[in-house]
Amino acid sequence: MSDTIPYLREAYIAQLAVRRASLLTSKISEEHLQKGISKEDKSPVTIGDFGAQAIVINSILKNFPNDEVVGEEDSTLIKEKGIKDAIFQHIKAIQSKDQPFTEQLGHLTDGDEVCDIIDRGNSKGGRSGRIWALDPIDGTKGFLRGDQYAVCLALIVDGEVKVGVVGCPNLPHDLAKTSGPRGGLFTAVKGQGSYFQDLHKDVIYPFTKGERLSVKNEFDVSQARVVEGVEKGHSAHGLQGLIKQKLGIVQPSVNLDSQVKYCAVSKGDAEIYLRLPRVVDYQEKIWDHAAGYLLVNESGGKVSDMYGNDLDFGYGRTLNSQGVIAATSTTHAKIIKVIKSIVGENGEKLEEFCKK
Ligand SMILES: Nc1ncnc2c1ncn2[C@@H]1O[C@H](COP(=O)(O)OS(=O)(=O)O)[C@@H](OP(=O)(O)O)[C@H]1O
Ligand SMILES: [Mg+2]
Ligand SMILES: [Mg+2]
Ligand SMILES: [Mg+2]
Repeated sequence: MSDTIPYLREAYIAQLAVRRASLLTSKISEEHLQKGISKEDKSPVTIGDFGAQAIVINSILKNFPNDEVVGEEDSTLIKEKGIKDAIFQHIKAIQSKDQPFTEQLGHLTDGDEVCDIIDRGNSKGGRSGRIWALDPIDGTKGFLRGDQYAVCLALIVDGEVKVGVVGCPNLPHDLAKTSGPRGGLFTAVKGQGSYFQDLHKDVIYPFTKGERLSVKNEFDVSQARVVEGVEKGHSAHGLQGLIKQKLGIVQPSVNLDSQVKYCAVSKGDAEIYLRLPRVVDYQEKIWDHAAGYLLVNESGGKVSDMYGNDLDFGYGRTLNSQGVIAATSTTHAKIIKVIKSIVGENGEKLEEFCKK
């Protein structure tokens, strides 16, 4: 019966790879080794981001050698800073800890191989073929603070997201109980639903035996729980505040880094995720959204740009749209209506509001 589930093998390998990469990032975090290096665009990257990208791409290409990968990182800074061997030592430690999966995921043997495999994430993306989108650490700023971050992987086939897997090492199982167990592995396959399992337990096969997720549609928009980002530079908190006010939302938002915001909506811990652009011409990266987009859609929610249009994952390494709204299907249309009432039907007044 499980043989009839589409993309079953892809989902399983993606889960194992994300879990292995999460082991690496957790260990780096537990040992307080996460130091940021500044990229050309001034955003941070760490040995955790590089190590996780190497592990995931190596696992994917061992199993699906003809596929392409759009990965966030490349090896330029590793070579400049002379840190390839340090990264390899971290990977080696995780490979021996995760030894039972070596046959399925393969292993890396030295620092040069680490650099080469990281650079296989250089696909331009696009509308045809099988392309994986990988964010080895989404929410690097959260990772550096010891807060939320996620390892995010999606398979896009002919421009459509088919598989999404998100590993969230620090996410409480219940967002309302921060002292409870932490660590989630979220999996969605197009047409098959989305599922949760404990990141610290063995990967469940097939993924459909995990806990099935669904959004909570019974909440009235004024009672909705909203998640927003943490960094003031990544989304327009002032404009988001105005939208919440117009929707009559009274509860304060929960601020979370990374795609754990999508995870929270997909499992019914929140009803709305607002991400309005802070810079009017910012192009969102596909690896920041592909997996989370499928999770929320497969949980019965809706994800769109700020004007209600579907997101286009076949455009290239970026989306070609502005903002992202993820919400339960009952609240989504109301949010879009309010956004248009503020910034204009086609965003005529957006520039004025996104700076607020
Ligand atoms: N100006 C601007 N606008 C929108 N998004 C941006 C911007 N600059 C960076 N980024 C991307 O934001 C990614 C992190 O998103 P978060 O949801 O974690 O942001 S937040 O800190 O929670 O607000 C972050 O992903 P990571 O680099 O993987 O952490 C970036 O790709
Ligand atoms: Mg980054
Ligand atoms: Mg990211
Ligand atoms: Mg990242």
